[in-house]
Amino acid sequence: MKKGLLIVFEGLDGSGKTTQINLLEEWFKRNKKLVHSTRQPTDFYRNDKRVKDYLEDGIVPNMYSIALLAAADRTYQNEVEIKPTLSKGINIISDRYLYSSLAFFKARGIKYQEIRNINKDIEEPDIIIFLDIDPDKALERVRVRDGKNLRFEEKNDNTFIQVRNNFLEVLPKGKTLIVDSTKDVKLIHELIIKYIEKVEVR
Ligand SMILES: Nc1ncnc2c1ncn2[C@@H]1O[C@H](COP(=O)(O)OP(=O)(O)OP(=O)(O)O)[C@@H](O)[C@H]1O
Ligand SMILES: Cc1cn([C@H]2C[C@H](O)[C@@H](COP(=O)(O)O)O2)c(=O)[nH]c1=O
Repeated sequence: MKKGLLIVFEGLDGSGKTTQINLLEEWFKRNKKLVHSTRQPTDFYRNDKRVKDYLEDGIVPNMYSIALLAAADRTYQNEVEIKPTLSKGINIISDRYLYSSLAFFKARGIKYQEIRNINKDIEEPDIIIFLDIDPDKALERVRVRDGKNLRFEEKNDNTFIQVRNNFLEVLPKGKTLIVDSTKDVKLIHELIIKYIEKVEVR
């Protein structure tokens, strides 16, 4: 049986991933193609007190241990959800993947190769969509959406500048579509569909 495609959305907080994933999921369903949406990190990582202490308040005794938790979360999710789903011929859309870890943890002081090493057992994505946005604009959207309820790093403009630069450095050029995410929502969706259709018929 033909494996499903692993399509990964990456971008800064507020770049429009959820908006585009919802449209893409509807497109798959309208076209009678099997699709499963998921996200990283999973709730295992998000609800861990050590992770919350950092994401919410910036408290972190050892950053490498947080990177390990993110890698454990991704590796486990790969074994129980991602790999078996792809093997059944079901396409997966993932809200964030390895590249978020690479971009965020590099900005938090962990070496690129270390993050790669601890994530070595995961499935390679077929398609990566990077929703590119100026960090100031992304933060503006997050502020409008979440009000005062911001994460620690969302309060620090410099982090997002570094994270965006890291994304542009680590994303594999051959399989990444970089889209200007300040464009109209529908237009971005059309660009994504065109790209996916090109890969599918290859
Ligand atoms: N192309 C666009 N133009 C203008 N506003 C947009 C666009 N896409 C999304 N938005 C708006 O920006 C905000 C953030 O979008 P969304 O929640 O989809 O981003 P996200 O990348 O999933 O964010 P996060 O990573 O923080 O969950 C929302 O209020 C959404 O309506
Ligand atoms: C995959 C991944 C993500 N993060 C960061 C990136 C974001 O700030 C949050 C996730 O929030 P969202 O709801 O998806 O916007 O976590 C991270 O620190 N490590 C990772 O591996």
